[in-house]
Order: sequence, then structure tokens, then C-alpha cells
Amino acid sequence: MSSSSTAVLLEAIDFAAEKHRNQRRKDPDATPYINHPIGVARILSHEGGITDIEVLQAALLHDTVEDTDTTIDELEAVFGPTVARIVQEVTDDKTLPKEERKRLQVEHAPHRSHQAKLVKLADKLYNLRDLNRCTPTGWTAERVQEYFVWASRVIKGLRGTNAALEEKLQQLFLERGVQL
Ligand SMILES: Nc1nc2c(ncn2[C@@H]2O[C@H](COP(=O)(O)OP(=O)(O)O)[C@@H](OP(=O)(O)OP(=O)(O)O)[C@H]2O)c(=O)[nH]1
Ligand SMILES: [Mn+2]
Repeated sequence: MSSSSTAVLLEAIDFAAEKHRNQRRKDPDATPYINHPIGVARILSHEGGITDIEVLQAALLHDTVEDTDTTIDELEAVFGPTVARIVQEVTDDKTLPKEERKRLQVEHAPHRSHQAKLVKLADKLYNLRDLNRCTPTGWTAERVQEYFVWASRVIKGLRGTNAALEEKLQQLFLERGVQL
């Protein structure tokens, strides 16, 4: 890795850590939220074989706009138009009702760019593994299973993006009895 790649990755990690600094995951241990974007970027690198620095930066930043006060313009100013565009593509419109947001993810998945599809695959893989690790506070077993079913519908629209990540997702769905 060139020293400039190292620098831009550290910039994204630091930016995301600052933005998510007061957020926690929904698991019983209230894990720091930043563990999730770091884990998503690691999945892309170590399991997906992805070396595209802009995809890895976007993975680190992928929940900053949806879940913090960060704007796309701010990301564009610091990380450039490509990273900002990828994050935009994976950001849900939080002004919409939850059911509508979930429906739109399924509908839009096939039309996303290759780079955004990669981030989506890794995001879902991380979250499904997290659900297998422990149940978020207040979630029933039914809600967990429903998340798997909904995620499988999103993933269906991302087919042909990265074989390694898709095989790992397929295995998780198989274990849950969910047909992809
Ligand atoms: N499995 C799991 N998820 C947790 C945990 N803590 C926070 N989350 C986040 O919750 C989201 C999934 O929960 P939902 O109830 O379906 O969505 P919501 O955040 O819109 O309410 C994911 O957001 P996301 O990354 O934006 O992805 P997605 O909403 O596109 O699936 C995930 O990152 C946890 O402990 N376990
Ligand atoms: Mn996420």
C-alpha cells in the first residue's frame, strides 16, 4: 500500500470515529458504533479482496450521513466526489417511514453502482453476522428472522458483484432456511 493510501484511509477512520463518537450499537454490550464501519471496510479488504481505496473509504464513512450530522457536501469537500457519491448511494432517506425505506433498498439495489453494491454487500454481511453473534436489545427472534428475509431480498439485487462475499452471505441465508 502506498503511503498516500494509508493516509487517506486513516483520514476516513478518524473522521468516522469523530462523527460516531457518541453512538453505540444496539447489542447488550453497547459496543462503540465505529466497530461496525471499520468491520465493513475490513470485510471488503480481507474477504472481498477489494483494493479500491475509494470503496474502502466509503465503507468507513457509509453510516455518517444516515446516522450523524454529516452532509454529503462535507464528505465531498474532504474526500472528493467519488467517495461522497458512494456514501450517498448507500444512504437511506430517514425522512421516509421505515417500511418505505426498506422497500426502496430492495427496489434500488440492482441500479446502484458497482462500488456502492460492494459496500452494501459488506454492510449486510457484517450486520447478519452481528445478529448471529447476539440479538440487539429489544429485538425478538421473529424480528431477527425478518431482517434475514429482507436482507436476502436486497442481496438478490446485488448479484454478480463479488463472488466471495456473495458466497458467505448465501451460507448465512442457508443456515436460516432463507431462500435467496
Ligand atoms: N445486527 C445489528 N445491527 C445493529 C446493531 N446496532 C446497530 N445496528 C444497525 O441497525 C440497523 C438494522 O436495524 P433496523 O431496525 O433494521 O434498521 P434501522 O436502524 O433503520 O431502524 C443496521 O443499520 P445499517 O448498517 O444502516 O444497515 P441497514 O439498515 O441497511 O440494514 C445496523 O447497522 C447491532 O447490535 N446488531
Ligand atoms: Mn451500516
